[in-house]
Amino acid sequence: MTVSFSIIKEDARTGARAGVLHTLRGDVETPVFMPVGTQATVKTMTPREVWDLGGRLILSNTYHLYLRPGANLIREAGGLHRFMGWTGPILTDSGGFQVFSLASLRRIEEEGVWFRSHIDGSEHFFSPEKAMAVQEALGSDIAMAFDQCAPYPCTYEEAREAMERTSRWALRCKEARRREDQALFGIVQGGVHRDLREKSAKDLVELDFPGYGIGGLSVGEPKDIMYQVLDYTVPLLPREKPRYLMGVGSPDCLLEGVARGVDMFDCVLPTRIARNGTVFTREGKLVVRNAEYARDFRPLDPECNCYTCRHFTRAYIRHLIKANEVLGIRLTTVHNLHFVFELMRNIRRAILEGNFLEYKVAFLAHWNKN
Ligand SMILES: CNc1nc2c(CCNC[C@]34C[C@H]5C[C@H](C[C@H](C5)C3)C4)c3nc(N)[nH]c(=O)c3cc2[nH]1
Ligand SMILES: [Zn+2]
Repeated sequence: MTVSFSIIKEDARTGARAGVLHTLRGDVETPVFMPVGTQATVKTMTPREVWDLGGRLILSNTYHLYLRPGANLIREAGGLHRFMGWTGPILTDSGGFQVFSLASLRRIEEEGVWFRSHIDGSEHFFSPEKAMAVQEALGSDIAMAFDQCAPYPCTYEEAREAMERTSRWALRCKEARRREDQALFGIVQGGVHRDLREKSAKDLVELDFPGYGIGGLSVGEPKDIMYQVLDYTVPLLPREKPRYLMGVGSPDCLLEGVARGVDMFDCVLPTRIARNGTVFTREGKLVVRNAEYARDFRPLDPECNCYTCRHFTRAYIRHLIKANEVLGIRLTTVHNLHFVFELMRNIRRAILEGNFLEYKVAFLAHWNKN
C-alpha cells in the first residue's frame, strides 16, 4: 500500500477531521498545508528550513519540470527527492491546470492537449499517459490525475465537457500506472454545478482512488460560491479517504475548507506574497515594504515566535526588501510559512480538543478586523 489515511478525530459540530496520511516516506498530520515547490524548490528556502518550519509534504509540478530541466534528467538524478534533497513525501500536480492556465494553448482533443511552452514557445503534447509517465519519472509519492479544469465563469456545457473528459482521462491515468510505490489521486471537476459535481464524484469513486483532489475551484469564483460547492461536493467523497482542495488558500479559506471536511491544501500565496513584501499577521496582511514601517522597530507580528520575528524588525526587513537584499524575502518567506504551518498545527489541536469552531470564530474575528 503506498498511501493510506487514518482519521484520529472527527469534529462534533463541523465537518472537520484530524488525521494522519501514511506515505512510504513518512506520516503527515492532517489537515496539512503543502508549500509549493514549482521548480523543485520552495522558493528561497533550503529543504532543511522547510522541514524545521514544519513542512512535511511538499508539492511540485509536472508541467514545469517536464519543460525544464526535463523528466529524464530528474530520473537520471535518481528522482525528484534526491535531485532536490527533500526526504519527505512529495505530491506532484499533473500539469492539467498549468497547461490550461500557463501555456499558450494550441488544441484540446480527446487524446490530449497540444500547447506551446511558456518558456520558449516550443510545441508540446500532454496526455493522461504522458502526465503519468512524467510523474513516474519524477518519482513523487502522490501523483494527480491529468484533468481539465474548466475556467470560471464558463457555460454549463463547457463545465460538463471538461468534467466528462476528466472522468475518461482519470481511467486512462489509472490504466497507465506502472509504479507500485506511487499513489494516484483522482480530481473531481464539474464547475459550480451540483449535478456535474455529483456525476464527477460518482465516476471517480467507482475508480477507487486512495485520495481525491477537488479541482475547478479557486479559479476566480467568489469565496462563498467556493464554499457552497464544497458543501455539496465533500460529502460525495468517501469519508475514509483524504480530500485535497487544490490551489487553496489564504488563512480564511483554509479554516472554511477544514470546517467542510478538507484534509489537504496547497497554495502559492504564502511564498508568493512574501516575495513582494507582504506578510500574514494575526490581524490580516501587512505590506512591510510600505513607508509607514520605515521606523517601526516592532517584529512583523508581535504574537509570532518565528525566527524572523524573534530577531528582526519591520524597519530592517523593509530596508532589505527596498535594497533588493535576498535576505529580505527569505525572512518574509520564513515568517509566512511559519504562520501557515502554525495555523494548521493550531487547527489540528483545536479539532483534537473539541473546540475547532471556537478557534475558527476567534481567528476570523481578528483576521477580518481591518
Ligand atoms: C490557485 N487556484 C487553483 N489552483 C489549482 C490547481 C493547481 C494546484 N496547485 C499546483 C501548482 C499550480 C502552479 C503553481 C504552483 C506550482 C505548480 C504550478 C503546481 C502550484 C489545479 N490543479 C489541477 N490539476 N486541477 C484543478 O482543477 C486545479 C484547480 C486549481 N485552482
Ligand atoms: Zn514571524
